[in-house]
Amino acid sequence: MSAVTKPSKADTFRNKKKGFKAADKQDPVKNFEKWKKRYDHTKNKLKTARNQKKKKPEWQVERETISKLIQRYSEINPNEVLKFSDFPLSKKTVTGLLEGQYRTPTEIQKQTIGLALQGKDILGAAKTGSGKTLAFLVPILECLFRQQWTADDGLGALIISPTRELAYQTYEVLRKVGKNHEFSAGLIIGGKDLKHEADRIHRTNIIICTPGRLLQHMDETMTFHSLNLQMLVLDEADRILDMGFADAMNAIIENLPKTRQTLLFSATQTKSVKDLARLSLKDPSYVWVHEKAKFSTPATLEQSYVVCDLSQKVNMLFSFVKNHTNKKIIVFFASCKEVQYLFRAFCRLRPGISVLALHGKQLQLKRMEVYNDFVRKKAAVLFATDIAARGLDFPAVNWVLQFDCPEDASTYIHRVGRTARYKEGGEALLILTPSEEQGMLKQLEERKVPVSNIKVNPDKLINVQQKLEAFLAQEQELKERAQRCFVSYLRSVYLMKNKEVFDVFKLPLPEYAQSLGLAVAPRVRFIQKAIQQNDLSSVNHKVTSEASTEDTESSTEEELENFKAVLRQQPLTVESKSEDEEVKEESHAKNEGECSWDLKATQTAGLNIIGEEDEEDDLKDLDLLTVKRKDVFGVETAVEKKPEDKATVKKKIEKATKFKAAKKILKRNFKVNTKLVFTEEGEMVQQWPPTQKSVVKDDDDDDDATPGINMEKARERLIEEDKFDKEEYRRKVKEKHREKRLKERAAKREAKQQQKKDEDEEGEEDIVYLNYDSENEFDPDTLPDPDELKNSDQEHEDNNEDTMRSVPFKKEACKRNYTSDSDEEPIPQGKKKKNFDDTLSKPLDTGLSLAEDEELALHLLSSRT
Ligand SMILES: Nc1ncnc2c1ncn2[C@@H]1O[C@H](COP(=O)(O)OP(=O)(O)OP(=O)(O)O)[C@@H](O)[C@H]1O
Repeated sequence: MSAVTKPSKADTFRNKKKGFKAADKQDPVKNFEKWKKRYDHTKNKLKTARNQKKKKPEWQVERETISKLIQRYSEINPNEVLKFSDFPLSKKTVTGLLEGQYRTPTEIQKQTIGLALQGKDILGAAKTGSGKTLAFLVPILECLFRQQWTADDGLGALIISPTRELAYQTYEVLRKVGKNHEFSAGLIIGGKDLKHEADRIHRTNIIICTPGRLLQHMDETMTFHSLNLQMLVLDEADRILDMGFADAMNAIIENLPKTRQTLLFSATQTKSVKDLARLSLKDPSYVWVHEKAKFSTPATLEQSYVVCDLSQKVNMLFSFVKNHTNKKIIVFFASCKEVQYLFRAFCRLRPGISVLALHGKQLQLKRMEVYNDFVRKKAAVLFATDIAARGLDFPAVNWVLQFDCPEDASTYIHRVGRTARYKEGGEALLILTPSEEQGMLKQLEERKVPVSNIKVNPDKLINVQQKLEAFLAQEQELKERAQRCFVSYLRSVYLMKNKEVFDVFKLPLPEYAQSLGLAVAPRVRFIQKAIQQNDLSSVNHKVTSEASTEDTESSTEEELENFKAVLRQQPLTVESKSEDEEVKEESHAKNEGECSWDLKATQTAGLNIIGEEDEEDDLKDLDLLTVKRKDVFGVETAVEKKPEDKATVKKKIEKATKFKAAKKILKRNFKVNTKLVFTEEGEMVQQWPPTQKSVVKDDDDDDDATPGINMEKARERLIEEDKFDKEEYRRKVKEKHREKRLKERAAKREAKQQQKKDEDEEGEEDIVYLNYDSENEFDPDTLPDPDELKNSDQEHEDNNEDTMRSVPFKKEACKRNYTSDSDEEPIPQGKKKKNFDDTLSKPLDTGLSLAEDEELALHLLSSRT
């Protein structure tokens, strides 16, 4: 038997307590009541704290938040950042990013956002499609947020893009991620109404622009200033800083304050110290994300090249397109005129897929239409110049085909970068002519671009030459386009710097012309002249020594001298001058170079081969041509370097040739045939030899007095004739210019009207408040007073416990405030909610979660039963 011990008092108490506890646990009502008490207590405490906090003015709360964020800047460690919210970013930015489906930052974003928040100047480089846009947009939003920027502060950040399309795309991304901020943003690109922009630009906080248009505003818009500028961003910096934009950029930079933060981004970053000095960067941080990567193009991109004769390129393109009718393809060409002709030709050839064209000679509206069209389409082929090479983020492009060899490896990298973007796959094919192969492959290898060679079965190529010939025979306009395309391509090759790759003299011109459907290769003046000048420079020395002898016998030499004399009166130079800033913006000037036809030949043949604009350019060419890339063939001779020598040679040759010609005529008693025609009025007119048109008096008496030719007089007369001809010629050119201008103006007027109409329809604006609903039209007169805006925001927030929840509400409120055509007074959200509460019988608010509500309901039901 075991002895039973009596429990002590302490044990009894302990057991009782345990029993109670167990009983408590079993009694859900008591348990709940206890919990509810504790919950209410905490809730009240929080509410009081929040109310106390809310009593502070909004600016103070914001300032406190900002200072907290700034304190965290120094602790940013890019390697620890996994989500955007790991950065010390404002709630507005984080929400915008999340709403735009941007959760995790890419490598370039991780590496640069922190540095930019710390106020550093940055040179950022990363492969194409790696997310550089957000890497500068996020710091811009934060920079202005940090400084509580308002409309009155004017321009705070400036983003410069090389093309209008890229500027537009960046603007769209900014609108998406910055929609919770109150800043205004503007798209300032050419092709739109300057006045319309000028009226709004001074109230714009973030401007996204192309260099030419910005400079125009700097020059012409009185109200525009950039004194407060905090941040300057050059997107595709290497392109913006290169030759094509040099002048515009220098002028812009001169106008900007030096105490700004500068960010430069590109997939192929500039390292030129000179460029960076121009920007006065302060101890910039170099962020080269993929510097050590094996290749400089995306890993998901498959790249290949094919060697193809120039005469087979069109067939190759057609065959390729025909075989990829369910894909999205971008084809890059060297010049606008190639795009224009081949686009039309392909439309007529009907390859079984939508064909679109994008180039710098299109009107702005058309460009945007094509851009948006291609974005939307699932399968299409876009023929484009290099205006589409940089930065454009067309979704799901399967193929990039480079019909013409790119200028250099950088251009190649940007072109192929239009596919295989942000983790997607893509393919790229480069077509090289045999003369381009070696030089280009060498460059690509140096830049770590992996391309593999593929061979094409020539039997599989679809020959479209005959069809093209038939089209050209039917349609004069298309034929003219083909001719322009021919010349324009040759010019683009001719103007390329790298002669190892681009040698216009190696090209099989007749075959190339035929491949475009042209029966005869058009004469290309600049090539002829270059050849002649090359020859000239080699014989120049000889000529100088022999020209003084009057009795030069050789007739070929005579011709040569004669030509040289003529040539020196019209110095041969070539200009790749773009029509205006717009074209400069859009593409490399060399690519946009105009045709230089043998105008004399076409005019005498009575053909109007060249279109108005080209004709004008060519007329310009005839008169004064300036070199863009000087001494392309090393043909600038010593003659040009020594003006005295040149003058002496010129005189001597003129003397020699004219004297000789005159002597011959006198000796042989040579009589020139005359051609007489009759006008409708029956008047007889001598057509040949041309009669003297100038007003110089032909003093026959004197001539009679002195036997032979009075050379001095004849020379004078010729000079006067020449002047007259030039005058006449200029008049004609001017007339043509005037006609063209009138046409352009009419077209612009029409475009403006159309634009206005479109804008009215779409309610789309270039300058908008980021948090403003884009569907409502922006009326500048309804711009809110920033203070009012703040007050209303505060009011809204007072009625909202959760700041995150206040975002869509704020948007709504803004919408109401900004809508000018609304007759109703804007109703503050809080009041509206109250009324709503009063009028509706709503379920009892226990302040509990759904599960707890259910538990409570069950308990009540069970107690009732
Ligand atoms: N953090 C992110 N999360 C998801 N998608 C992203 C992110 N960042 C960028 N993207 C997407 O990646 C694509 C490429 O981005 P972006 O145009 O900024 O590239 P990029 O580096 O500027 O290219 P390029 O050198 O060609 O200009 C875009 O479609 C963009 O929406």
